[in-house]
Amino acid sequence: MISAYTGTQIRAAEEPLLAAGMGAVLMQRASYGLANAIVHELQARGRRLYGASVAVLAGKGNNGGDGLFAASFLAARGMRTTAVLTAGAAHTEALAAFQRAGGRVHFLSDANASRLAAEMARADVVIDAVLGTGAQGGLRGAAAALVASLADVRQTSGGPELMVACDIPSGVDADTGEAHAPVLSADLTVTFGAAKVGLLADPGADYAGRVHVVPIGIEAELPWPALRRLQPPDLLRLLPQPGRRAHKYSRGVLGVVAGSADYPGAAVLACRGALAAGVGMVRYLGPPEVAHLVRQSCPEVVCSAGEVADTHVQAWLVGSGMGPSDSHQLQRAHDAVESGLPVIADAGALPALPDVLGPQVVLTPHAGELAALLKRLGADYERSAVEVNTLGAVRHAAALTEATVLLKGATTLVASPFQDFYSQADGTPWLATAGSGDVLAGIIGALLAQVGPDVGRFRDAGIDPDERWAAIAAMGASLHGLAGTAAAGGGPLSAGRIAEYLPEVWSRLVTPPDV
Ligand SMILES: NC(=O)C1=CN([C@@H]2O[C@H](COP(=O)(O)OP(=O)(O)OC[C@H]3O[C@@H](n4cnc5c(N)ncnc54)[C@H](OP(=O)(O)O)[C@@H]3O)[C@@H](O)[C@H]2O)[C@@H](O)CC1
Ligand SMILES: Nc1ncnc2c1ncn2[C@@H]1O[C@H](COP(=O)(O)OP(=O)(O)O)[C@@H](O)[C@H]1O
Ligand SMILES: [K+]
Repeated sequence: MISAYTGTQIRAAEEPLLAAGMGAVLMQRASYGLANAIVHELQARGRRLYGASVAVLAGKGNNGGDGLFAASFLAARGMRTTAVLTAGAAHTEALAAFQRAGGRVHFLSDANASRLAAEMARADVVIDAVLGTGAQGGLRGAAAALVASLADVRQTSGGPELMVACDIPSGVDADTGEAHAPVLSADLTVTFGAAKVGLLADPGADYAGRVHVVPIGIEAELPWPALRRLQPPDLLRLLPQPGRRAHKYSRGVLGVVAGSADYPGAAVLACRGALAAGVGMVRYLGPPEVAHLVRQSCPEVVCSAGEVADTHVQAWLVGSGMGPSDSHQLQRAHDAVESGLPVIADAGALPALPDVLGPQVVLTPHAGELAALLKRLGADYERSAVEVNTLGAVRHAAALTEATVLLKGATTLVASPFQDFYSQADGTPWLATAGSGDVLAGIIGALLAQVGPDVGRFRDAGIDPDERWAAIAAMGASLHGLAGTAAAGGGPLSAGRIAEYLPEVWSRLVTPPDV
């Protein structure tokens, strides 16, 4: 599990160590870790350190101090070092160390911003150390001009080879992931003490590149994380494994209310996702022509034209491929939510359900659907407003609906109504293909049916049982991403193949590596 914290939480965790006079030690650990990560990265790229150049964009706070100390370590390895001081001043000891190690210093002004940007673009490595967790808002004045022009040069002519963010890309909000332009896109973010929330939520994650955490000794002081990310060992622990005496009913039955005359394929893909995710049985309820297609495509599914009240299941999937005129299907979706069982509600069900739900209802909107949902509940959002603050939007929706809300996208965010958050980014952009969300709904539905009732499984894994719905949604997003990545293999992907690859990905997760 990766745990991420807000800037405020990190600063509070540093506080006792600072009070004990360990500030300089923390900074040495951070900057040494940053320098080491750069050394490893260059070595992995087959680059010699000796004679390579590194330029630091250094602000006046401790973030700039980290960057300057790191550059002085790199100078000791033979790298040529330059610093651009963006605020006319710098961390005193770090600047002294940098200059002692032979570094050249430039003072940024409006007049020299574009010339310095061109010079920095010629460096092999640039360290972005203008703003860290102490930032308020984005870059301003000459620093903004330099960064904008460096970002431009990089896009048009390619340099520098390696862009490294110190702690967090300057301009990204550590607490929310909001990005205040201009922001340099890092290849690597080296972050100190623990991951910051803003690195694991879009759009901040777009700028962070790979995230490497350097422990600095504050770990024991860290509180409950603001956001978590499940990793393969967590999936191994949480995924269901049938007991020896299992039978199809004990393994969990999922009821599916999905598909319509216009979008019958959504029902098929949802059922395929559910079957691939190990459910004991899928029961499909819907119009005869859709049921016919489901039977043709997934003979394992038991289809009927019956009602929710007469259908014995452990969880429901509702909404994929349904429209506002599918009144009978929408009534079934309503009944499923009213049953109190866990429900994954997707697509067409989202505008049709009661305003206030419960944590066992998992809503799975994409950004456009989330904006529409928030608008319906009286909050003023457009799709673009969701996209610039994904975490804020998903948090808001979970608070208003009292449901678990999963926001789909490059990074999938899950918010529980109790303000527990997960972020999963196991997928590939090839997953942005029609029907991909229907398969995700099927996978989450299957997990709800199988592990939803198993309170102990979550308690044992350190997850509050009341919060398990969010963890289940995050498990589904992770499996979907891993299966999609495996299915794509670096190339194009059609949605059905996510389900085809899922059993193999699952078995790899639960098979110890030495077998
Ligand atoms: N604490 C520790 O022990 C450790 C901390 N560590 C490191 O410290 C970093 C946090 O350092 P920090 O608190 O000095 O703040 P930082 O992010 O460098 O910048 C704030 C400075 O910039 C200014 N400023 C603010 N907003 C601005 C804007 N929009 N545009 C322009 N300027 C702006 C603001 O000045 P002000 O405007 O308030 O006068 C202030 O001077 C953290 O990310 C990590 O790298 C590690 O070494 C581990 C040990
Ligand atoms: N750029 C991306 N990178 C990784 N995953 C993505 C990306 N874009 C979309 N996805 C994933 O693909 C799925 C798309 O779902 P959705 O938008 O509902 O598609 P559809 O309605 O066509 O089935 C979601 O799981 C989402 O997280
Ligand atoms: K930074």
